[in-house]
Parts: sequence; structure tokens; C-alpha cells
Amino acid sequence: MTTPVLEARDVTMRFGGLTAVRSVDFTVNSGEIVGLIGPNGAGKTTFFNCLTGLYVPTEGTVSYQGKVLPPKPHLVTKAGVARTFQNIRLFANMTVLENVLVGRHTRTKEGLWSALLRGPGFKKAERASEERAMELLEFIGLAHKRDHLARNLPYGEQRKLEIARALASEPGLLLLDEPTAGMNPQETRATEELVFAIRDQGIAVLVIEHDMRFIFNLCDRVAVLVQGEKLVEGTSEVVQADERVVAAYLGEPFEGEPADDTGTAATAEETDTADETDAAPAPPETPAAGEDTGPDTAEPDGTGPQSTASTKGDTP
Ligand SMILES: Nc1ncnc2c1ncn2[C@@H]1O[C@H](COP(=O)(O)OP(=O)(O)OP(=O)(O)O)[C@@H](O)[C@H]1O
Repeated sequence: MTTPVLEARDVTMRFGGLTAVRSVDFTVNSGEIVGLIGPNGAGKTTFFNCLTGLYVPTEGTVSYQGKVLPPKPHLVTKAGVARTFQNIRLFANMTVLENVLVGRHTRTKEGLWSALLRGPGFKKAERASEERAMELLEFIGLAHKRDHLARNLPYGEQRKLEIARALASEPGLLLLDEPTAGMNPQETRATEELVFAIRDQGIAVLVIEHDMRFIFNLCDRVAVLVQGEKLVEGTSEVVQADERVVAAYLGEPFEGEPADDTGTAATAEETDTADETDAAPAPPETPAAGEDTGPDTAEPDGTGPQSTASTKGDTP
């Protein structure tokens, strides 16, 4: 039986005179992978930010497992909702393992004094955290790079590491904001497999993406936002066949199978940045204000399929 994990009711977000999200009702059920699609500026990231406590919706409520979520990112994470960002946020100068350990802080009970004194309780908790972090690195296929600096990973692996760090908070729901942006086709396919594997572990997934092949292969259900409003919601087949969605976003019917020219919205394949990102310097470690998982990083070049160079909407 499906039970709602996340329920957004009548969520509206206004920025002055601009209504970025308007009266959106939205549910993610246990065991589901749900997609959120729509043109640039449709309000997808703003909606994510409302779900994860970065924004306090102007109107409406967001509940997780039946309880209204507190409007604070770290409390939302603690409640069981983790996310990744459109622009990668890793500690560039920390190792792969350390980045995952940072993601565990909402699950460790040891306090400041215990940590400073490094008592037996702290050491035990530290060992357990490290074991769990290594399990997650095995899961995403980066265990062999545990001691590498995050900044030295290829772009696709940085994105994977972000997912591992989000999983380190042991979420029941994972929100992915454009997880394949800037990836090559192989990396995109691997991400698809990873998301299925995450779902198979009992974690519901909500994903924003512009790569329509990725979305329609992956999702049990897809919702389409246009100008802040939910236009359509349904299975991939229903959404692809909806003339309003075709007119507002897809452009022409989606073919489904790999193709060089699907005519859909831009896909990751159109922007192969892998080589550039490998060589790109990582920006400085600067924790985002009020952020739960930390700092900006290794944002390679800001060239996702339709990415904007800023951290638009990621910080309040
Ligand atoms: N902090 C903010 N202050 C003012 N306006 C904002 C803010 N964040 C987003 N907006 C505006 O809200 C609208 C929705 O933006 P949002 O980033 O949520 O769209 P999106 O669907 O995620 O777009 P994309 O696909 O390009 O990431 C846009 O008009 C944007 O300019």
C-alpha cells in the first residue's frame, strides 16, 4: 500500500510582486520516484526550496510523514528529507570520506564537549559513522577514492558524492535538483541506475531534471510546473501525450529511445562538459548561510543543460 511521505498543500511562494509558485498541491508516496519538470523559471527550484526549509512559503504547508516540517533546512534534514543542489556543494578541499562524514552530523548524537574531549562515546560514534560512510561510498562506487580530495574528482563523481553525502543523513525522501546536469550519456545512465537502487533501499525520490529521456525512463509519476502552477501530473505516458505540456515545454512528442535529435528540451547529452569539469578549479570552501550540508564547492563551470551560473534560489 502506498502511503504519502511528503505532502505539500496549496504552496505559494511570492518574491515581492512575482509569484514563483502558485497554489501547488503535491504528494510523494513511499517507494515512488517522482519527477518535477517544466521550462526554465517555472518555479521548480523555488518549490524545492519551500519543501526543504530554505524558503518559508508565503502560503501553504509542507508535511513529511504526516508532520508539518519546520522551516529550517537542518531540521528538515533531521526529519528525514535530504537534498542535492543544482550547483554542486561539496567541501572541495576535504576528502571524499570526510564529505560523507559531514553529511552524517544530523545523525550523530555526540555533543560538542564529547567531541572536544574525544571520550569513548565519541570514538565509538566516530567509528560507526565512518563504517556507514564507507558503506555509502561502496554503494555509489567511490570507496576506492575515499582519500581523494573532492575537488580532484571528475564532475560525474562529484555529483555522485553529493548524493552519498545526502544519503548519509539517512533520509526517507531524497530530493535531487538536476542530478545529471552537465553529465555525459554514460554518467547519466549510471545516475539513473543509482536512483533506482536508492529507491530499492526504501527511499522515495523527487527529482528535477531537464533531460526528458532520464525523467521518462525513471519516474513513476511526473508533475509539470509552468509559470509556477502545476499544469499536469501523471505517468510518463500521460505527461508526454498531454498537448499542453508539449506546447509549453516539450516542443514535440518525445521519442523515448536514445536519439541525437529528439526535439525535446535540452538534454545533458547536448552539453558534454566532462573534460572541462575535470580540469576546472574548485571554488573556495564557503559554507552557505543557514545551510545544513555545507559549503559550495567544486561547481565546475555552471554549464548544465540550461543552467544559470548563479546559485539562484539555493540560498534565501
Ligand atoms: N530569491 C529569489 N528572489 C526573487 N526571484 C526569484 C528568487 N528565486 C527565484 N526567483 C524567480 O522565481 C521564478 C522561478 O525560478 P526558479 O529558479 O524556481 O525556476 P526553475 O523552474 O527552477 O528554473 P530552472 O529550470 O532554470 O532552474 C523565476 O522568475 C526566478 O527569477
